[in-house]
Amino acid sequence: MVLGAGPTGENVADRTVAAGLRTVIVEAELVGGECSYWACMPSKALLRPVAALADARAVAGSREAVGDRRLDPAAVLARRNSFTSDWKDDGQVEWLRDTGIELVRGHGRLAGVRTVTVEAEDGSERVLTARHAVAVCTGSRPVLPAHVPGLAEAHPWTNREATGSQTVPGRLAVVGGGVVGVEMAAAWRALGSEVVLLVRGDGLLPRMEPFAGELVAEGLRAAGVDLRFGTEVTALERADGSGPVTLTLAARDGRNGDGKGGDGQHEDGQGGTGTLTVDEVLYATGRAPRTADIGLEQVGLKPGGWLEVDDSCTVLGVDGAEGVDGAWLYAVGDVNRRALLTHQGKYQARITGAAIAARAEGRPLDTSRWGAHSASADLAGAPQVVFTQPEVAAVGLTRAAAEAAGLRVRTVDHEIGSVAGASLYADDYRGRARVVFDLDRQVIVGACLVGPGVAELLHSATVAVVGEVPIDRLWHAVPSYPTISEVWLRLLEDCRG
Ligand SMILES: Cc1cc2nc3c(=O)[nH]c(=O)nc-3n(C[C@H](O)[C@H](O)[C@H](O)COP(=O)(O)OP(=O)(O)OC[C@H]3O[C@@H](n4cnc5c(N)ncnc54)[C@H](O)[C@@H]3O)c2cc1C
Ligand SMILES: NC(=O)c1ccc[n+]([C@@H]2O[C@H](COP(=O)([O-])OP(=O)(O)OC[C@H]3O[C@@H](n4cnc5c(N)ncnc54)[C@H](O)[C@@H]3O)[C@@H](O)[C@H]2O)c1
Repeated sequence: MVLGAGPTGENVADRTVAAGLRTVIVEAELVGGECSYWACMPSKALLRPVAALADARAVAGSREAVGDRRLDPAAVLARRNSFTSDWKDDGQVEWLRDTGIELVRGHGRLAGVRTVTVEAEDGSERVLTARHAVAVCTGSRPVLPAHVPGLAEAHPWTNREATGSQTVPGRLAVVGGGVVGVEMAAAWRALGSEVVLLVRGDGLLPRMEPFAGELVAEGLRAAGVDLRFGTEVTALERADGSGPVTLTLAARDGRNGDGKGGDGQHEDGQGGTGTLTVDEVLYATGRAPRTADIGLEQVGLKPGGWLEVDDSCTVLGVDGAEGVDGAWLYAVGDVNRRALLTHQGKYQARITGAAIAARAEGRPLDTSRWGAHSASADLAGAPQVVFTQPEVAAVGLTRAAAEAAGLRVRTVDHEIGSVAGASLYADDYRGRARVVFDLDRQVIVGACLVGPGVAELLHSATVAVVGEVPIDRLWHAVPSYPTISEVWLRLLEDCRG
């Protein structure tokens, strides 16, 4: 039985059905989850036209053809709507049916060992008992900071409004410099909003190599985003609940914002202090697990927290799951916090599906590193693309993470613009690549590429990291001429040193 029909839950169900197990999936909202309707798909549908226009502007010839034209917001929003099927899940329900997965609509809660109660919208209840396993795939929800006066009354945007709005706000403040913050600042700026990005720290994308955040900040500023570091929102006021909202800003830790005055168009204060009046404010300040109301207390776990799992996504510390044979509860995808990414959730789903099938057949699990029942790549080689201009594509460890893990590493950096493929891709191509090289094992443990068009290069880096391909063998993996991938040659030359 699967609780939650996001991308992760769908894939667990797909795998267990493929293994011949009867599978029921319980969904409280839309089949397809956050990813299909309020996250990956609509956000990338908003961002793809931004990239297409930037690419056209990047080379002489098409640059003149495009001139200073802007995106057509109505056309972009209509295309986005089509990617969400206008927030209807008929297509995905049909896929469930064709795949042989039973759908039960309603809010599911654990009620004991292998048992789930489903409360339908009309209040009626149904009790389902699984023969083998229950997989919790309930995902995550946005987190808003506590104790900020006026925040709730200001009706801030979360990822749902930021990816689903049918209108373009004239002025938008974005709070948070993580992935959602930078992507949505880029999208709405390109659609015509005046955007102020308010970041309490010193840089963007703090979990990535520092140059990634620096180049994305440069790109956002070039696009006209007003970027303010060291800035906190201490209060909000939206007088009539729907008009403009005024934010009170303060410099964090005594800093004076980013030391830069605003453009004066909608700023009433200086740098990162004073007040700011906008039409909408998006909070992109992280995620929390959806576990507050799923009956965790019925199986000896604490409600509201991230679910702690082993590498096969089996939940630890569950009542009635003692010993290898007793394992029955799994937590897969965002809810286990291993890697809050759709592709990693789907990967965990494939691993978990195989583990459920093996246990159902009485076969032992292979939980060794890179074994069939170990989601090893979550920790060693999870790739991620940030779809800004420039794009960021990263996999594995940053230098800081590798050093913190005690590895003896050398980092090798290269300006991507110096390879022929990059100069053909864009005039004055600007971008940087880094690999983190493990000196003891002679393998690459991390890579970060920043620049136009690097997203599609990422899988080569993922294969190198996950495959733990020795550097002397990678030397024989020849990138085509003239592609941006030739940056690999420069990086490998330096690693081999
Ligand atoms: C704006 C934004 C953009 C993103 N872009 C990307 C991207 O480009 N690439 C990427 O890899 N990741 C991206 N992510 C992350 C990605 O959306 C998540 O990692 C992914 O959705 C996790 O999938 P999931 O199945 O674990 O959870 P979810 O997609 O959250 O699905 C969980 C499902 O469980 C259901 N549910 C919850 N509780 C219950 C219950 N008690 N009973 C029944 N059903 C329940 C929910 O209704 C939901 O349908 C983005 C996230 C955001 C916010
Ligand atoms: N393209 C992609 O792969 C993609 C796109 C969007 C989201 N995602 C995933 O979704 C997850 C959520 O993204 P996110 O950007 O919401 O979270 P995040 O954790 O990546 O970033 C949140 C940021 O908000 C800041 N913050 C937290 N509290 C704050 C406060 N009170 N005031 C100001 N700033 C505050 C944090 O310091 C952090 O930098 C991420 O883990 C990401 O992997 C992926």
